[in-house]
Amino acid sequence: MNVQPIASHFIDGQYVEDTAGIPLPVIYPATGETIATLHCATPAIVDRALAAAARAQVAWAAMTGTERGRILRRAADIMRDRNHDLSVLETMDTGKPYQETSVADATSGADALEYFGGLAGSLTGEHIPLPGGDWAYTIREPLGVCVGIGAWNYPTQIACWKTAPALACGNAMVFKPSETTPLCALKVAEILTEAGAPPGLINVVQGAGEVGAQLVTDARVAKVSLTGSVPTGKKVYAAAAEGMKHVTMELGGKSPLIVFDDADLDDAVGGAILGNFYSSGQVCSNGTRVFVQRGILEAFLQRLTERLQTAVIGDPMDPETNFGPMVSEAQLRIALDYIAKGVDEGARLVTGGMRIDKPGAWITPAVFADVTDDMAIAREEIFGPVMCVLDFDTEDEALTRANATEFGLAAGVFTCDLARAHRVAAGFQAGTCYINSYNDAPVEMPFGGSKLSGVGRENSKAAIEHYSQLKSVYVRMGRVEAPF
Ligand SMILES: NC(=O)c1ccc[n+]([C@@H]2O[C@H](COP(=O)([O-])OP(=O)(O)OC[C@H]3O[C@@H](n4cnc5c(N)ncnc54)[C@H](O)[C@@H]3O)[C@@H](O)[C@H]2O)c1
Ligand SMILES: CCCCC=O
Repeated sequence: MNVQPIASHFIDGQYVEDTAGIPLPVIYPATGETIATLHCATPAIVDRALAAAARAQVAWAAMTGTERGRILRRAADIMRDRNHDLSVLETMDTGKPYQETSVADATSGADALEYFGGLAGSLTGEHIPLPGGDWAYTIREPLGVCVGIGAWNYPTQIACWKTAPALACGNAMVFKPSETTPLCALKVAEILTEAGAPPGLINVVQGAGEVGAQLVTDARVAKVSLTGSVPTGKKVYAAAAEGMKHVTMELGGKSPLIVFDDADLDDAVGGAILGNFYSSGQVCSNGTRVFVQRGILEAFLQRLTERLQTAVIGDPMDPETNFGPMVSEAQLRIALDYIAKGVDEGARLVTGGMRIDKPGAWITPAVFADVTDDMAIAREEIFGPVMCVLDFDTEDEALTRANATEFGLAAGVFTCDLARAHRVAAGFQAGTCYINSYNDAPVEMPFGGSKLSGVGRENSKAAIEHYSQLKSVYVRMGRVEAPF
């Protein structure tokens, strides 16, 4: 498959090139080969995209929600029809196995387009009765031009999770994908345009942090939604605050997964595998601190090790493969450094954690046991396939230690005691919690973090609040009584 796009950027309804921008090679993580070369946006390209968005937004906001929603739902249908090609592209961009991308990426993007397309026609303000026959009403208005900035782990999904609610509310979007995975968002823009989105409504510009920073500080931008790491989030939030812009921050985590001794062992092991090794461990909400109650610790480790031996590590395009390479050499290096640090700190490497000797960013899934709360591997986000298993005795102890982190993205609990499950979920300091499951992200459910892991929520009706604002109108029905 030729993945070289027609041009680097998508602006005003068409592909646009500016070879004056810094070259941006796209590396296939499974082989290390360069599969496409794009160019980062120059200031002129950024300006063109923002100008197109500002112009398109006015007419788009004047359409009815039902009309806007119809276009989003048409785009969802096109995405589903092209799922195979979009999944292959996602695999080329990220290295994630086709077995995953064919069910989790374009499909999740299509769900967002369909869901917010369905909501668009019902977005309204409210009527508020007041004393003396007076009343007020609110008008739900779009914010204007929104900027979306993506991480590299879910390039199609992230573009859709931000663009769908933004457009449903009557906003325009300028999206900057991660410089590591620049291909997929271009397809999202192309498909929305084919579905009827007017030129300028959705624009994609390429580049790294400098391009992102230029977008965030532009006076034409009303809202910034970032998916990325906490350090980047702090910079982007601060820059957006200068212009008092709305923000959504979907950031990193070091989420806990608590396994009690009454849990179904295979379900708990399955949850830990999903929460650590899906997408080769490169999922923001991963439950990388697995607290296992002491009574089942050895059984848990044994079953986990057995099941990891059945992982199919190989060509990501092979439908049998269920564990691919990491996204880049740089990300692999970070994971390997943490693994070395874990060994130095005294944790026990139970299995995996070895670089696979072939071209590309390959590593075997790693499990550490005897991990203590103070170790760097238990405190810092690794964003790779490295599971830390910690043991505990009591519920109170597990919850206290689970919450003893500056992050608060997700958390999970495995137990057959329903009362305990809900008690623990209520006690978690995290935005997205799981009971006897892990990492589900249906579009109907709010997704996002607390503490340093973020601000705002994606998906669900909650996202509407983050892409619209209310105007209040007070209506006096009688005479105005003034003091003089
Ligand atoms: N909470 C979520 O929903 C979620 C989802 C996926 C990934 N993540 C997080 O993303 C991180 C991994 O992704 P990454 O390595 O691409 O993150 P990153 O923070 O390095 O980059 C994220 C994006 O921000 C851009 N950027 C960098 N500096 C910027 C600046 N000063 N101004 C504007 N934009 C700037 C980058 O170019 C990139 O597009 C992990 O921490 C992971 O947990 C969070
Ligand atoms: C479970 C959805 C994850 C998105 C973040 O990486």
